[in-house]
Amino acid sequence: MTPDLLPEQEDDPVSTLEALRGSIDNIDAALIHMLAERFRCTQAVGRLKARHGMPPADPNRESRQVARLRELAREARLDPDFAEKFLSFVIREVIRHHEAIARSDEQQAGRKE
Ligand SMILES: O=C(O)C(=O)C[C@]1(C(=O)O)C=C[C@@H](O)C=C1
Repeated sequence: MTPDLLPEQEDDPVSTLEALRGSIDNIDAALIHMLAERFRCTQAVGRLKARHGMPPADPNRESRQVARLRELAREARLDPDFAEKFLSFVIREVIRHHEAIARSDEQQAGRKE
């Protein structure tokens, strides 16, 4: 917890905890909505890639994303290793979705032949 969010002394720790948890709940909700939007975009990327025979993963793009996020994390005083692990976790799931879309497109193309 950052020192500025918690004064040295508080009169009512239970209320302080409740208030902090309220903010945590708002942040968690925002994270879910942002992740849902990100996955909506990556589903479209997955369909585009499958349609044009592009590979699901793009390691060069990932390297650039990791470098950018690590820098952003440092600026935001977030652990860059954690930021990288989080991005890699999300991207692994995206690649899984891309592969599933490509497989189902291939199956559909096979049925039409
Ligand atoms: O940008 C792409 O090519 C994507 O498929 C999206 C994305 C990502 O989730 O950001 C996922 C897989 C790629 O390896 C790189 C990036």
